[in-house]
Amino acid sequence: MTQPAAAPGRARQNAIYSAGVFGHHPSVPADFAELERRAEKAMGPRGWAYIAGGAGEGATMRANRSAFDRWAIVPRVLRDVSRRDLSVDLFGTTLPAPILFSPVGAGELAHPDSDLHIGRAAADLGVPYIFSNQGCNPMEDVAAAMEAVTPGAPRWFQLYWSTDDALVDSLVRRAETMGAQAIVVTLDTTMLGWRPQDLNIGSLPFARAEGIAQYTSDPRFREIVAERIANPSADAGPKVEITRAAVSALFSMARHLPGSLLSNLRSPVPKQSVQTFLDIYSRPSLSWDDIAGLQKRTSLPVVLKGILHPDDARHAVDLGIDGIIVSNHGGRQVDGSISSLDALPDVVEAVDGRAKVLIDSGIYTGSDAFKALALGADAVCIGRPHMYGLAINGRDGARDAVANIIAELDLTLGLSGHTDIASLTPDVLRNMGCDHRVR
Ligand SMILES: Cc1cc2nc3c(=O)[nH]c(=O)nc-3n(C[C@H](O)[C@H](O)[C@H](O)COP(=O)(O)O)c2cc1C
Ligand SMILES: O=C(O)C(=O)c1ccccc1
Repeated sequence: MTQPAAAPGRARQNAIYSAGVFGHHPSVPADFAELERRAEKAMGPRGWAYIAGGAGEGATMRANRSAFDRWAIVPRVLRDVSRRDLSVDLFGTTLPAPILFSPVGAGELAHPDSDLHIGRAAADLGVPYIFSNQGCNPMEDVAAAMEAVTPGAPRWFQLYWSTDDALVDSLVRRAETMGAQAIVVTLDTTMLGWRPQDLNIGSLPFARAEGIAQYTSDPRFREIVAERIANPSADAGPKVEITRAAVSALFSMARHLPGSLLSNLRSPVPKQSVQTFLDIYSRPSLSWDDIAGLQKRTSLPVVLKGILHPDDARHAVDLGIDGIIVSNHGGRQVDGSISSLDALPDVVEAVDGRAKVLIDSGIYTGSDAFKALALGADAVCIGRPHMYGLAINGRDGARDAVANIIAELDLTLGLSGHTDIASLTPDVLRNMGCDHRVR
C-alpha cells in the first residue's frame, strides 16, 4: 500500500535523502544537539545569552531534559501501522499534528523580522503560532504574512498582563481582530527570572527596544507614552539608561510611531516608549480574580500558561478556563523548579478532561513529544528549536526544525505500534526511575 500524503515522517525522510543525491543539504540539522551548536554559531553573543540562557545555575533546564530520559517507550509490533493520523482537535480547529509554536519574544536577536518568518513557517506547516506579547513585529503584520501563505492559518495570542487594564483590553481586541483563536495568559513571568547569562553581559533586549513592537503599535500604549511626555511627573518606576541603539531601533519602527514626533531626532518618544514598556508590561499583583475578569472580556478560549501545580490546574478549570500549558518557561524563570514533564501527570489528573492540557519546556524531538502525549498532553509547544532553526536559516529553518519534530513523532508513533494520537496512554511507556540511556 502506498503511504498517504499526510504521513509526514517518510515524506520528510524521502525529501532529505532525495535532495542529498544532488548534493543538497537540509536547511537545519535533524538532531537537537547539532541544531543548537549551529544556532550558537549563527547568533551574536547577546542573542545566544538571551535565547539559550536559563534561570540561575540551569537546574530547571537540565531537569526538563532529564525527565524525558526517565520514561521509556515500549514498542509493539505487527499491528499494521501503514496509515497514521497525527491530527488533533483544539478549540474547534483540526490541527495536522499536536504541535504548536511557543510564544518567543525578542526574536530579532536571532533573525530580523523574526515573527514574520516564524509566522510564515507555522503557516507552511498548518500548525498554530502563538504570537508573543513581546514580539518584534506588530501582530496585524504577522497575521497578514500568515494569511498570504495559507488563508486562515491558525494563530493564537499570548498576553502579558500589563499594569494598565486599558492596554490589556486593547491588546485583546487587536488579537480578536487579527484572527487569534485563543488568548494565552502567561503567568510565570510577572517578574523576569534571575538570568546570569544576560546579567553577566548586562543585556536586556527590551531596554534596547527589542521585542516591544506589540506595544509601540498599540493605540493605548501610544496614548500612555504621550501622556507621560506631556506630564513627566507621571513617570514612575526604576530608570534604565536607554542606549543609542535602542533609540535607533525604535526609529526603525517609524511607521508605528507618530510621524510628526519621529521627524524630530531629539524626540522623547523612543526613550519614553522603552521606559513606559519597562514600567507597565507586567503586574506582579495578578490574581485569580483578574483571570475570571478576562473571561468576561473576550469570547475567545482562554489558556493559562505556566501552570505546574495540580491545585492551580484545578482552580483554573473550576473558573471555566479552556486550556492550560504546563510550562516552566523553558527553565528561564525559577531555577530548581519541577520539570514540565514531571508536573504533567498530576495536572492531567486534576483537570480530568475538563480543559485542554498542553505542555512545553524541553520538548526537542519527536520522541519527547510522543512521551508527553502519552502522559496525557493534548498537544505540545516547541520553543527554542524553532528559534534555533530561525537563526540558522530564517523561515525555512524555523519550519524545518518543527517539521523534523513532527516527522519523528509520526515515525515513532508507527514504529511503536500506534496509528493515532488518541491511542497514546501512559501504558505505552515504562517509568525507568532513573536515566537509563547509555550515552
Ligand atoms: C528567547 C525566549 C523568549 C521567550 N519569550 C516568551 C514570551 O514572550 N512569552 C511567553 O509566554 N513565553 C516566552 N518564552 C517561553 C516559551 O514560550 C516556552 O515556554 C519555552 O521556550 C519552552 O521551552 P523550550 O525552549 O525548552 O522549548 C520564551 C522563551 C525563550 C527561549
Ligand atoms: O524572556 C522571556 O522568557 C520572556 O518571556 C520575557 C518577557 C517579558 C519580559 C522579559 C522576559
